[in-house]
Parts: sequence; C-alpha cells; structure tokens
Amino acid sequence: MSEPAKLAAGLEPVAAGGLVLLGCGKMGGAMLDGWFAAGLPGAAVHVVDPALGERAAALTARGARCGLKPPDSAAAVVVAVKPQLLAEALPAVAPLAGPRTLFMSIAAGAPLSYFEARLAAGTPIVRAMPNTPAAVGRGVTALFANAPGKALTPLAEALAGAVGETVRLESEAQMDAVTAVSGSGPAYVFHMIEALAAAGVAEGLPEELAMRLARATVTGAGELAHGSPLPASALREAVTSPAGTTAAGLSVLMGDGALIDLMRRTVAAAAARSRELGG
Ligand SMILES: NC(=O)C1=CN([C@@H]2O[C@H](COP(=O)(O)OP(=O)(O)OC[C@H]3O[C@@H](n4cnc5c(N)ncnc54)[C@H](OP(=O)(O)O)[C@@H]3O)[C@@H](O)[C@H]2O)C=CC1
Ligand SMILES: O=C(O)[C@@H]1CCC=N1
Repeated sequence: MSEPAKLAAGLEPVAAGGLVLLGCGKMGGAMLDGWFAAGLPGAAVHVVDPALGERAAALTARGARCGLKPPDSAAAVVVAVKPQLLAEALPAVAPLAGPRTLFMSIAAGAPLSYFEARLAAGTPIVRAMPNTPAAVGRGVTALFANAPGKALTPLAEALAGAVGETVRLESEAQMDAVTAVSGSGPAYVFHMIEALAAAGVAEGLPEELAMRLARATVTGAGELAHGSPLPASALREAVTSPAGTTAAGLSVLMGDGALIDLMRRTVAAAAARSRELGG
C-alpha cells in the first residue's frame, strides 16, 4: 500500500477542524482531488451534494462523509455550486458560519455581500475564482477576502494552492475580469484546438490527424510558455521566420488586430455575464 501523502503546509487547520464541500461537480471535485493529493485525510472532509452518484462510494472508502446534513462545525466550508443554485444550497451550510469558520466561494458572479447578507456577522469569507486545469494541479485561482476573511486568506491560499497557483486581488471589482480571463479562459483555449483542427481538415488533413496535431501543438505551446522565462511575444517571434509560413499565417490572425479584437469582445462578454450573475 502506498504511503499517505504528507499534509501540505497551510492545510493543518482543515485537517484538524474539518472541511465541508458544498457541491462536488467539475470544479469542487477537482479541488477535492487536489486536497486529497495534498495529504488531507478523508476523515476531515464532509461533502454535501445530492448528486454524488458513484463518487459517494469512493469518498466513503477514503473515510470522507457524504450527506446533506453537514457536521456542526468545520474549519472551512467551500461553496462550489452553480451561482443559480446558491439560494437553494447555501442554507444547508449557513449554520456553520461564524468568526472561526472560513467560507470560500468559487461561484462566478456571487459577490461577498451576497454571503455577508446570509451568514453570521463576522464570518471570514473569501471569494475565489479557480479554473479547470486544477484537475491536473495546474489551475490558477484568484482570491479576495472580506474584512474578517483577511486573516484567513492564507488558509484559502493553501486550499487553492493544492491545485495550482494563487493570486491575491487588490479589489473585488477585479473578479469579473478575472473570471472572464482565467476562469473561462480554458474554454477559449480548447476552442482554439477545435478551430485549429478544423482549419487543418479544410486544408485536406484527415480529421483525426488534424485533431492530434492541433491538440499536441496547443498543449506543447502551453507547456513551453509555462517553463520559459521569455515573454509570449518572444516565443511567438521564435516561431516566425522572416517571410516564412508563420508570418503569412499571423498576417491574418494579427492583421488589423483580428484576434486581439475578437478576444477583447470575448472577455468583455464573459465579464458582463459575471456582473449580471452578481445581480
Ligand atoms: N467549471 C468551471 O470551469 C468553473 C466553475 N466555477 C464555479 O464553480 C461552481 C461549480 O461549477 P461546476 O463545478 O462547473 O458545476 P457542476 O454542476 O459540475 O457542480 C456543482 C455540483 O453541485 C451539485 N448541487 C446541485 N444542487 C446542490 C445543492 N443544493 N447542494 C449541494 N450541491 C448541489 C450539482 O449537482 P447537479 O449536477 O445534480 O446539479 C453538482 O454536482 C459554479 O459556481 C461556477 O461558477 C468557477 C471557476 C471555473
Ligand atoms: O462558465 C461559468 O460561468 C464558470 C465560471 C468560470 C468558468 N466557468
């Protein structure tokens, strides 16, 4: 049997005091996997989600508890349900609120004031925006705390840090743009794979080959950007031979700021929706 992972620094309060996860879908589930990989014992975790299905057995086997009624106390509650389901879901964990329990919400759009209006006065609340590369430990999560939450930001960072990088925001107002850039961003990149593959097919490649090339290109370029100290512009220039094929391609993609304008409108639409969800 393999050794249990050593508990990552900063997670001691949740290992000792317990963690409740409200909503264990794509994002909450990815974070939960990260906490387990960071050494959080199953016995410290309670998952509240009416749709756990087969996952319930795996969680129970780890020693985690599942059920719609959470324990009476916890060091942290992570809210990971769809924003539209918050009103229905939050009451199950609201009794846990108080000055010693961190509430961390990853719900897009939902402002700190939404939680402050529904949870006990003085509850430390951190709004966080992760992204799905968290599933492979390569997420990036932006965080912003209410006043009582400032002291517990390191705990929120430890939780988010188990699945990738973390950044602290200067103001809550930045959260809509962050959601539009890094929260939704993976979907733009996956669509880039689809678009690049479709363009390869249009140039005569078989679909499977085009998709394999596009996927390997986008993930390889991402990996290169991740490991390189060079700015993205320099990495782009390194591909671009004078009067070569890349220059010809980029004259379309960058011509009249084509992609820059498209991305500007894409991010603006996502940020506007984040503001809308916030009511
Ligand atoms: N997916 C992403 O890329 C990102 C998502 N987020 C945010 O994360 C949150 C979750 O998104 P995502 O993981 O994609 O959504 P999912 O639908 O995959 O996960 C939400 C989970 O909560 C469950 N649920 C529904 N009602 C309740 C309830 N009353 N109590 C407890 N659990 C409930 C859902 O069950 P059921 O399926 O039956 O509804 C589902 O299992 C959202 O607020 C979103 O804005 C943030 C960053 C990135
Ligand atoms: O699409 C959404 O609303 C969520 C938030 C960021 C990514 N997915």
